[in-house]
Amino acid sequence: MPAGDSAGAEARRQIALADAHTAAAAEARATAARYGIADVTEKATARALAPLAAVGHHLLADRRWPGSRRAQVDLVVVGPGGVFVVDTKAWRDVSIGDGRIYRGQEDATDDLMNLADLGYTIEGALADVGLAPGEVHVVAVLAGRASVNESVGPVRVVGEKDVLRHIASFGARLTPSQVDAVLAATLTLLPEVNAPAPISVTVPQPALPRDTHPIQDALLSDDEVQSALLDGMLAAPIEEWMSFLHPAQARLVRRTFKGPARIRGAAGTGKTVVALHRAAYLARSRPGRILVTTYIRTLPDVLRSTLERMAPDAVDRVDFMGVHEFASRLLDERGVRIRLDGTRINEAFHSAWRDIGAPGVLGASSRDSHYWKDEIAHIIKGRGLTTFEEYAALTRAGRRYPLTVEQRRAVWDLRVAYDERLRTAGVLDWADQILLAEHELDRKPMTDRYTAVVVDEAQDLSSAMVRMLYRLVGDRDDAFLLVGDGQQTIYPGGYTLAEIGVDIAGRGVVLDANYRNTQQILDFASRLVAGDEYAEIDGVIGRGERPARVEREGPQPTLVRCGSWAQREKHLIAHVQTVLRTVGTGPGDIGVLCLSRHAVRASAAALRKAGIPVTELTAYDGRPTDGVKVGTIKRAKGLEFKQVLLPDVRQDDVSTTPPAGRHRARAVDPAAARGVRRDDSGERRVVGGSGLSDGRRRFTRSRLNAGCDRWVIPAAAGVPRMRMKIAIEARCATTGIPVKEVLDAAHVIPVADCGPTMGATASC
Ligand SMILES: Nc1ncnc2c1ncn2[C@@H]1O[C@H](COP(=O)(O)OP(=O)(O)OP(=O)(O)O)[C@@H](O)[C@H]1O
Repeated sequence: MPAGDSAGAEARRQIALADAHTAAAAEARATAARYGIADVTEKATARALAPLAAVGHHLLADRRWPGSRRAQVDLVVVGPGGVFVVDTKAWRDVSIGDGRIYRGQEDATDDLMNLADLGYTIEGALADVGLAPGEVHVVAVLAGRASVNESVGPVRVVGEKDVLRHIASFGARLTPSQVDAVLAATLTLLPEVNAPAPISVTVPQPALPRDTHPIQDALLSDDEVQSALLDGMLAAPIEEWMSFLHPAQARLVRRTFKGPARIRGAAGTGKTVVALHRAAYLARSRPGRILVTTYIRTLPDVLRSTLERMAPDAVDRVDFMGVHEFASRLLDERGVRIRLDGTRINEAFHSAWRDIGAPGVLGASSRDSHYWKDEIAHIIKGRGLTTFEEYAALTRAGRRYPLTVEQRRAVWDLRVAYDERLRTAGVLDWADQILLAEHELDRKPMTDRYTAVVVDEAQDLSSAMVRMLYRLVGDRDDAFLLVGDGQQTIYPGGYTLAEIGVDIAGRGVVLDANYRNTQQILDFASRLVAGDEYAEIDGVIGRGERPARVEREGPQPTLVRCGSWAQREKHLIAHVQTVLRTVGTGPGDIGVLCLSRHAVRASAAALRKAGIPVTELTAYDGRPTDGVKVGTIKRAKGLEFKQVLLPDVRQDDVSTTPPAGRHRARAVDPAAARGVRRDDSGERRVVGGSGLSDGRRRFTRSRLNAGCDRWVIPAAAGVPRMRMKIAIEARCATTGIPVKEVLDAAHVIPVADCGPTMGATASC
């Protein structure tokens, strides 16, 4: 090769090399410039958030993105407000609409969704220490911007000037020790990036050139900082369980169920807590709406108020309504007009009972008309039975009173007569309403309305109700969750899930730690339900399940015996007044829970007369109230109190040993224990009252048949047995009830046997 050729080739090679170096240098400069900008904007965000350190937050900068060797997280804030994954975006021309974010014409939503995935991963890992899923927040900060506060899916997008107020506004949701636990777990999960990040690290793109978009006046004034922190400090306090759970609960909230699922457990084991967290979790992590429903009409309002405080970001995507309200709305939407009129429904039943039921075998049985009304509502219509043959062949699990074929025939005749009378009156009853709604869903499915249905207190629902709700979502993943406790069944339906085609095999979870009660309260409450059998919705017959773990100890319940209503009222008022003098207990923290409506009226009147404000549970919607809450035990389902007074329990219900040879009546529901939650001093209180009200009941067959296995005759304390026997005989003569039936059926407990005075006050 000639020398000239060789020199020319070398020159071209050198030029090419120089070009390559120039290009590489330009690229490196551009990258460095972008990184430099990111550094500046991230530092500005960190500076904006620095004041949070004064209120117990920890700022963790430059952490490694879990599962990635190169990517890093700008900033993680861990503090009383929860965990915040903060990423700063130096983006221009940002617009947000319809849940998407744009930079100019470009849709940048996916970029934020990567961040959301990171939040989801962190949420899962921190559930292992008990952090509730809703306490991990993903925040994208727009550098140099103010007055931005929008949602893009699960990511909150705020301006640099807004981020401090946003994070501070969460207030104190975690205690200092919970913050420590979460901080330790976060430090392990997201290790520090020691070396300066390599130049090729993921950076916000495209970066704003430093000179074209200077960040000016990004920091807040002292007043603005103080006001943001103060707002946070004034944020309404929340219950501990709203943000921090037992790790098993937190994991359960996030668990994936490949079909319908069931959570069960005794009272106070946190079922409703898990159900609410689950509803919030599903609302945050899935598109569409969530339905939370239950049988008790007033409970959904209470649950909604609770979720408003617990998860204000998610509550708008959750519908709370009772099953009947759901059915009613559905029928309205479909143009199906029905008339439900409580008075006419009752009249129709009583007329049918008078003409068909009472004169026959049902009237002669030891069950009263209420039992047969329930039989029709829960067993026959509750299951949607349309022929006598179906009813004749039915297993009536949980109904306690076996029926002969003759009695079943009589029940069926009663049902037919009742339906005829309903038709004549132009009304339907509540069970018909559910059957109609179910029929509507069969005719025209509504599977896109709800992403998931969560049923609390599921044991109260009839099989038609469960079927109706199940039709809304079917077997989709995470879509149908029944939460309940067979032991608390108060509206027995006598059916199993298997029967109605809801398969929860492998997806049943049992909660067995009681968080609500002290050991002493639980022991006391267990005496009330000892020996009770109850039918589980999944077909198991249960008996007095005790939680495996009870978290707290407290004082023993005390019982006060009262010889009369007047005495009972005196104790009731004195006790409420004493409790109200306790620091931290207001009237709304006290529940006076009764077996009978009569006792509700009497207790409320007595309290009002003593100048104590009262809120009747029938009018309570879950919002804080200044009145002592008074209502039936049934109505107290799902509610909690610092102090519970039970003014009309009977002597037998609180004796240490159940009466031999008899099943204890379900006079007092385990709900009595459910209602009592810890107060600040750790004290819990249950107050019981006299059984004398029973002694004042009129001695009629309907009373006798009321399903009680005890009967207290209307005799004063200390009346000689012979006098009582004469009284019984005389009464039997006028009512036509055989004396033997009364005595043999163990319906009579002479007052004298119960001691000269009866009744109780207990404080736990
Ligand atoms: N992880 C927890 N930490 C602290 N307290 C808790 C926790 N979980 C539940 N609790 C407390 O226990 C109470 C009872 O919880 P919850 O109402 O969910 O129980 P439940 O099983 O639904 O009871 P019930 O069957 O009576 O309705 C809660 O109100 C709360 O005070």
